[in-house]
Amino acid sequence: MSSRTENWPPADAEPVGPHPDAPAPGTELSEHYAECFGCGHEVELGLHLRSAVADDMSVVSTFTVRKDHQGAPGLAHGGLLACAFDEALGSTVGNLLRTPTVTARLETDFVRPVPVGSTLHIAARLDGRSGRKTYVSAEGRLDADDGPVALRARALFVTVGVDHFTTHGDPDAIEKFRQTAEAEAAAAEQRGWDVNP
Ligand SMILES: CCCCCCCCCCCCCC(=O)SCCNC(=O)CCNC(=O)[C@H](O)C(C)(C)COP(=O)(O)OP(=O)(O)OC[C@H]1O[C@@H](n2cnc3c(N)ncnc32)[C@H](O)[C@@H]1OP(=O)(O)O
Repeated sequence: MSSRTENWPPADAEPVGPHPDAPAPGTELSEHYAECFGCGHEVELGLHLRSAVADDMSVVSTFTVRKDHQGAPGLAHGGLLACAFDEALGSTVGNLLRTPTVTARLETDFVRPVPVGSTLHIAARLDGRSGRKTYVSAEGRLDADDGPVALRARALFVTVGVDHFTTHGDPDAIEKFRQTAEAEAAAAEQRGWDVNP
């Protein structure tokens, strides 16, 4: 995975499709945690990514670059753009496979600058799976689903147990997460699908 010319996904990966209970095409995905820097509405300076499942079962996320996200004057910070892709890719794996996973490796190609005020349209898709390892990739386009490509990313997510979060995370934050997830699951049941893995 050290070079873009390498085979992707790796030879041992098998094709993977969405879980039978994955949200249907057209579904707008909820934030997975209110305090998440990538998607949480309580994080004022966060990215506030919004995601939806597309007809081809890719997940399309949008993120508008604000002044708080600058690196060079007037341009988005590269690390922050990588963060947006981490969120978009993680949301794709979690929602489509309905399993708790964490990023093990994230590779990002910066193709063109992303100005403040522009909206990135990130389309992510599952590429393959091998045991606990899921391979996923995404393309980010400027200001439209068919706009010029600004970034590409590929990532490996590893499925973990809930103990990953209870062992390493903050118990109070996990409890808040659990309550949010329960409320969302109840709401989702009424809508006919679920959100958090
Ligand atoms: C309460 C529930 C909450 C749910 C919340 C959902 C939120 C969603 C949030 C979305 C927000 C965005 C998401 C975020 O921001 S997630 C936050 C950022 N990520 C992390 O903090 C993860 C930190 N890393 C770890 O915890 C461990 O290293 C993990 C769990 C990843 C693996 O440690 P573990 O001991 O478990 O397993 P293993 O070491 O046997 O590895 C397993 C396999 O993987 C292969 N491998 C591993 N690393 C790499 C690598 N770098 N390149 C290539 N391969 C790698 C490895 O060779 C092996 O392969 P194989 O030998 O089997 O073939």
